[in-house]
Amino acid sequence: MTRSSLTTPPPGAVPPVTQPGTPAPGTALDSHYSQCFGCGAGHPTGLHLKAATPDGATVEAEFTVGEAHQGAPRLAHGGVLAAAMDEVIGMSVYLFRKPYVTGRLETDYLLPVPVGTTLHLRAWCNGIMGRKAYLEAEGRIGAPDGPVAVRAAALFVEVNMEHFAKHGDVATIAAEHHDYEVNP
Ligand SMILES: CCCCCCCC/C=C\CCCCCCCC(=O)SCCNC(=O)CCNC(=O)[C@H](O)C(C)(C)COP(=O)(O)OP(=O)(O)OC[C@H]1O[C@@H](n2cnc3c(N)ncnc32)[C@H](O)[C@@H]1OP(=O)(O)O
Repeated sequence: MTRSSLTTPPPGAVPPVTQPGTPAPGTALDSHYSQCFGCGAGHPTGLHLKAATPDGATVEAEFTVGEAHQGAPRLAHGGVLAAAMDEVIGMSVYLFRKPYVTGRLETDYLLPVPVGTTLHLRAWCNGIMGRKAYLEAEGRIGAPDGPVAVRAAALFVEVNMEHFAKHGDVATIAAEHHDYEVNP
């Protein structure tokens, strides 16, 4: 992965700490919001990522490129692939049971991805420094050990729930999210 210093853990970064409530190894991960473009079952043209954590620390997910995801004819749009990486990385950092948002996302595109391809995604954390989490992901064509089509590195920043309440729709968060206290 070609990545900048901004997404590379600095000296002193520490491994993530497993929190109470972290899903057990082998657990399928629910969508965090039904209308999420990445994982929401209710989104008409979204990515509909299906995800699980094999070990409580990383996330594996599948995304099948559909008609709605094209850039060039019959090929996935690069921005859509970046969204898939953002989503699987977001799911992986949420394993630590704190709210984070994407601060920076870097993407390498190694192979074209035709419509109908199932991308096997994997995301993991390389280190935490204060509010900053340094994460990485890859997308492989056709199988978990298939050729790598996309790689990503990201900096996610820890926020508090006021971030979502102030800038988003707090009623919907409260209705769909029972594992966070919206107004602590
Ligand atoms: C719905 C409710 C859910 C609740 C629970 C969550 C469940 C989730 C479950 C499953 C998730 C599934 C996946 C979700 C989808 C994927 C995630 C997304 O797409 S998120 C949307 C896109 N991202 C944004 O909209 C952020 C917009 N930006 C901001 O809000 C701010 O800029 C923010 C929070 C990132 C930082 O602002 P500041 O004021 O809080 O903090 P400052 O001081 O600016 O930054 C803190 C540190 O981070 C560095 N930093 C910030 N942005 C950086 C950047 N772009 N590049 C490099 N460093 C950056 C700064 O230099 C600073 O570092 P120094 O402490 O000084 O060392």
